[in-house]
Amino acid sequence: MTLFNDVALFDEGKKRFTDFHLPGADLRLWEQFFDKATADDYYTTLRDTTPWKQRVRQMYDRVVPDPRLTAFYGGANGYAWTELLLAIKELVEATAGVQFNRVLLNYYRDGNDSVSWHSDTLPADGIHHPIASVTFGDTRLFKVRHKTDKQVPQLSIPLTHGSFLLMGHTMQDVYEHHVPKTNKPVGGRINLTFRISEPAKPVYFVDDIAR
Ligand SMILES: O=C(O)CCC(=O)C(=O)O
Ligand SMILES: [Fe+2]
Repeated sequence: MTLFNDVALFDEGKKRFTDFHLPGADLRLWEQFFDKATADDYYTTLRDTTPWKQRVRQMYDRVVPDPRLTAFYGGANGYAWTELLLAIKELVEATAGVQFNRVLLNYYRDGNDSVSWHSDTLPADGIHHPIASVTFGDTRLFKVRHKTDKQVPQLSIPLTHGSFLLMGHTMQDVYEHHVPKTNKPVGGRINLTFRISEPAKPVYFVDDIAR
């Protein structure tokens, strides 16, 4: 398969580690956390077997579809965990040193799909926890900006096929992130964010009406 050759830009098979040393938050990246053959396989399986939906949000008097497809697993109202998602979860947990109980999947079908500036919602237990972000597919930029201190430079992190980005527990309080649209001819990209919440409580999405 000739998919996602960005990983060939650096040594095939070597995990590359970056600590971004952000003021006030922990942000660490492992590239090639999954080797290319495994990442190719996981991308195809997730793309073809996930019950993707395009959810919609109420914005004032308009109903706006999300510019990407999503699926949510675990907890009180997510889909039941699959073997593959549990296997990925175990691997990121071993590195993160914490246990996750939900995962949100995003499928960016092409460069027109995106997610706008936001920080991830406060979990139902009211406490922020680390979030593990895993990417399969074409590289897209993950932008990060400080919420209040404009002196902190904005980051633009290319999240490559098979990469694992770990956001520490203060990240959502202090920073926002976004995946912009691109005019470059990119293919699909799947991102998984493993999260922690109080399992008995459902997570309410503003877009739940699409489910
Ligand atoms: O696709 C990504 O890398 C980020 C997704 C994201 O920010 C989210 O689902 O909250
Ligand atoms: Fe997010």
